[in-house]
Amino acid sequence: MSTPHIDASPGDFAELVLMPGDPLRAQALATQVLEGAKQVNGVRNMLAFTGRYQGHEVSIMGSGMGMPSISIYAHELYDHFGVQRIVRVGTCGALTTDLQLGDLVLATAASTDSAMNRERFSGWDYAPAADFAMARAAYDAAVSAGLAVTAGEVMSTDWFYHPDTEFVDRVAAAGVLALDMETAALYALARQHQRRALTLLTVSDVIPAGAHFTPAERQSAFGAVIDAILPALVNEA
Ligand SMILES: O=P(O)(O)O[C@H]1O[C@H](CO)[C@@H](O)[C@H]1O
Ligand SMILES: O=c1cc[nH]c(=O)[nH]1
Repeated sequence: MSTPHIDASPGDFAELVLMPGDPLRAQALATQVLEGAKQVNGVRNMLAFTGRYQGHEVSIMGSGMGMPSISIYAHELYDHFGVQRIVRVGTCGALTTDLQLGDLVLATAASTDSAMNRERFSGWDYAPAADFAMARAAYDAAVSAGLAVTAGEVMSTDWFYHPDTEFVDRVAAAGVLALDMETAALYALARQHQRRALTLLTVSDVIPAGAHFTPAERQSAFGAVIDAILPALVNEA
C-alpha cells in the first residue's frame, strides 16, 4: 500500500532508516554503504533506498528541508511502513567556535521556534529529546573511532535566513550548540508514534567564524563518519 508521498509496498523499508535532508545525499550514501541497494521511492524525487549493511537491512531516504517536510515522511514511515528507528544524518550551523567544520554534533534535545510541537502538545512547551539508547550507542562509537563528536542541544528553526539579526546571538547565549531545521519535529513525532529517533549532524557552517562548507562538501557530508557509527546502530536494536 503506498501513501501520498511514498510509492512503496509494506516490507520495502527496513526497521532502521537513515534520513539526510538531501535526497541526492541519500542516493550517495546508499551507493557508498549499502549492499544491493534498491530504490524504493521516487515520488517528488524524494529518493529512498533499501539494502544490506553488515547483514542487516537498512533504508536511506531524504527528508527534504524543514519540519513540515520531515514530518510528512517520518509520519508515513512510522505509521504505514513499520519503521521503528529514524536517524537523521544532516548538517548544521554551529553557534560556537568551539566546533569546527566537519565536527559531529549529537542532538540530545532540540528547542524550536516552530509551532508544530506546541500545537501537538495542547499549547504547552514540549521537550523533544533523542532516544537515549541510540544516542549512547552512537556517541560511544564516535568516540571510539576518534571522531570529534559533541553531544548537546540544537535549535530546529523554521528560518535559514532569519530576519532578526540578533536571532543567532540570542540562541547561542542560551547555550544551544547548533542550528538545524528538522530535529525538534522528528523527536516529537517519534514519541507520538511510540517509535525512536536520533539526530547526528555534521557541522557545515561555523556561523560566528563565517566558515562554510562548499555545496559539494555539504552533499558528501557524513559519508566519512557513517562506517564508524552504523555498526553500533544496526546492532543496538
Ligand atoms: O543538510 P540537511 O540534512 O538538509 O540539514 C540542514 O540543511 C538544510 C538547510 O540548508 C536544512 O535541512 C538543515 O537542517
Ligand atoms: O540549518 C542549518 C544547517 C546548516 N547551516 C545552518 O546555518 N543552518
